Amino acid sequence: MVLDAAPMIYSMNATGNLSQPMQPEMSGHVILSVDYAASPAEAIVSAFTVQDDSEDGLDQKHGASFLVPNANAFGHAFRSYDGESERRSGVADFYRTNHTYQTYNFALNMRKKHLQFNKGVMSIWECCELLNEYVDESDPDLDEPQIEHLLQTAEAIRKDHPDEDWFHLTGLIHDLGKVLLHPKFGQEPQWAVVGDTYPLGCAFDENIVHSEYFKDNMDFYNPKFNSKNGIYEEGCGLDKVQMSWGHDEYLYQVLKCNNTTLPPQALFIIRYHSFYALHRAGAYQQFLDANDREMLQWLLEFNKYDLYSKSKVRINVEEVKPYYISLIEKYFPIELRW
Ligand SMILES: O[C@H]1[C@H](O)[C@@H](O)[C@H](O)[C@@H](O)[C@H]1O
Ligand SMILES: [Fe+2]
Ligand SMILES: [Fe+2]
Repeated sequence: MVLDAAPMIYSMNATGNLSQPMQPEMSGHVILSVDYAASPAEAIVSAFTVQDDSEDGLDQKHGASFLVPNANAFGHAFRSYDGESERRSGVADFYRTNHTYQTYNFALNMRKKHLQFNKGVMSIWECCELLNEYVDESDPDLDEPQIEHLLQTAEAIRKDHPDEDWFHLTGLIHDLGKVLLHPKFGQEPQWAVVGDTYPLGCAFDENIVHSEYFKDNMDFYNPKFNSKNGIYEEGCGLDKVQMSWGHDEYLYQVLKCNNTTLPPQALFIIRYHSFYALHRAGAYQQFLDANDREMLQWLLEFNKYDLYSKSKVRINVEEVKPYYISLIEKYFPIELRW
């Protein structure tokens, strides 16, 4: 692959839209590399034109072995929530319900209900297999069973960070909280499990995907909850902030309760990976403390793989299974309480 570097600067918002439209002559030959170090608020995106001589026609990011596709599995830009398509209108319906019912009190009740860890015991790998039957209705980029997404994320991280085994395992497990969809582990509706997350108890930021639907949320009209900082103080730390309920918080709490030896950055990634308004658009930064800011760098790195590995390219499960089983044994007890 020949890299013909012609960097252009774009800024990207939480929905992944670029500040300038892509030029037609760039289409099919564009890779996005996001320099998050600048500031999460204005992630700088450099677009490079490349000559793609790969056999599968995927554009390639120079210098790294993870291939960044230029379109999602439906041939659209990643995280594009506007516009007509059957998939997008399903996603919009999902967020209408999610934004209407995720209130501060709802999240408190879900914590009480699901953080008792008395639903059953199972291993990490069993949980991966359970997710085989679920397709995430909030996701405009992927309609494959979740186990595919877990392996795609983990393998993409492994290519670029071969020595950080905890990071590979984080990729594999980050969405396991979606097991709340399963009849044995909660059977919650999709709007209470998947999709982007956001703080409750303070104003909803306009960078949240489909923020127009918050007008039907009771908290939107509650003066205690609808000012910029609401019930929180600046610099209070994310741990104090009540997030909308979903798979991130559930899995984070499961892992803590089961004494995983994964490092703190892995737990932070898991807990906030759906908080796109923060890590994509830089909203709610006033709540971060010094530790959150440090951890955020890891989350930004993780997001590249979580988002851009979504594709129709299948991973051979049996081939990679022994490697991941060895990591699971290293960082987890044989069975976990859920
Ligand atoms: O649709 C996706 C999906 O539900 C992911 O698991 C979640 O982490 C993302 O934030 C969301 O946009
Ligand atoms: Fe997720
Ligand atoms: Fe994911």
